[in-house]
Amino acid sequence: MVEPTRGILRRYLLATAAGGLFLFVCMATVLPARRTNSRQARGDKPLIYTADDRPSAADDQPSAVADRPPVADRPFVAADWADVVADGILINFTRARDGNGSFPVAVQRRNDDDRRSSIESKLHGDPGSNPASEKSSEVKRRRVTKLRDTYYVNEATREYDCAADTRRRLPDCVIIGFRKCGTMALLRMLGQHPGIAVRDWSPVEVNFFNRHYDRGVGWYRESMPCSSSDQITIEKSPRYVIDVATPERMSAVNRRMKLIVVLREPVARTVSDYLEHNDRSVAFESLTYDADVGRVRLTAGVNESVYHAHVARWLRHFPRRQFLFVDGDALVRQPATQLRRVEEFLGVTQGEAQRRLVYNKEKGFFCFKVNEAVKVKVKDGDRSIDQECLGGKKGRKHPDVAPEVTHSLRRMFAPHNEIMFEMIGRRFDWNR
Ligand SMILES: Nc1ncnc2c1ncn2[C@@H]1O[C@H](COP(=O)(O)OS(=O)(=O)O)[C@@H](OP(=O)(O)O)[C@H]1O
Repeated sequence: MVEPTRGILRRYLLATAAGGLFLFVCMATVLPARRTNSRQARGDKPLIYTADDRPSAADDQPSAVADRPPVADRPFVAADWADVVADGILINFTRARDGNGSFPVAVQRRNDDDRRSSIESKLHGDPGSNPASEKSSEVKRRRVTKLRDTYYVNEATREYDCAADTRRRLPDCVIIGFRKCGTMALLRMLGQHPGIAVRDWSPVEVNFFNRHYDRGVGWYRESMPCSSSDQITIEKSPRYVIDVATPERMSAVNRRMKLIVVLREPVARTVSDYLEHNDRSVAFESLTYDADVGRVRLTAGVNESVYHAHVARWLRHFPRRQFLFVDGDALVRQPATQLRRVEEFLGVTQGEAQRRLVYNKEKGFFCFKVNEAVKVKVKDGDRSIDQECLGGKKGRKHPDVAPEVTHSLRRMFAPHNEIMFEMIGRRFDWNR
């Protein structure tokens, strides 16, 4: 009884070991081949580099245009959304981007109530609402999904070749901060200048040095817009200014980088930050002010508005002449004056960035004239839209803040502002 059982067991073990070995050999040969083939089939490098999959020096070079399908064979990627106010109605229109730039492709009415369903339909796909076919809606769905995921960025850019004589280059200038001070408005305005290529499609902020540094400089370059050799490339990631590791990293990539810092009256920045980053279940006053002891609470939002503390770190890595400090409050009222200063700093022709600016009474801010007016349906028929404003999160109405809290915050910021003015050799009108 024992001998036959042993024999069966031995044969069973031998068969299992042989099967395992066979499977191992198959996996070891077939899987890598499949991975290589799928990449080769796409004719492309990986879309997103992980830490183990960094581009080699050769990969870091601009990609060859010849082995990619022509632009016309590839789908549009909805690259941005913008809001326009017309007859008091917020209208949302989508822009597409191709190798030659971006242009409006679809228009829809939108208000805050149907925003959620609009986003949902983009996420889950709703070909019926988009005349530009299922293919386009699939692309849009993918892109919107990526918006929810911080590992987004480059699918949109990598699907397009740069036009002839242009390629993606590392930025010459970065708008490093501060959040809620007008960084988006400035980027969009500079994008109107023919001598400047801006990274302005959603999600606008690349956050390379603070969040995606391990993806390598090749990835960063691929995140940039196509530019010609006589254009300056600019990106804006306003979290950079408060990130401790970024100045040294950026200086290692380009120690001649020009740095733009937009500043705004610090209490207004703190309120704007509160509107953006809080669910408002706690009032601004309780969050920032301890009424029992009569003291300002040093929340993250308050600390971010103590500008000099952050700028000082940068001055250890870059010379003062490489910085330009832009008055964000003046950018709202008289953008042309601020834009001329920026153009001079960048060494591009002056007066171009303001060309399409037009004041929009309904929005209460400057907006951009579009090349071709877009027809949209509103309550009383068709309406032609010829302006593009920044989205609804830019230029929000601020709540009335209790005067004693505003006063305490101003008093707390005042000496810090003085340090800042001395540091940058320029004063701002913040003591109104
Ligand atoms: N033309 C124009 N249109 C709309 N908004 C404008 C414009 N120019 C400057 N601003 C001001 O920009 C503020 C938002 O700043 P940011 O773009 O830096 O915000 S963010 O950090 O990128 O979220 C935003 O702040 P809030 O007013 O608090 O919403 C605006 O005051």
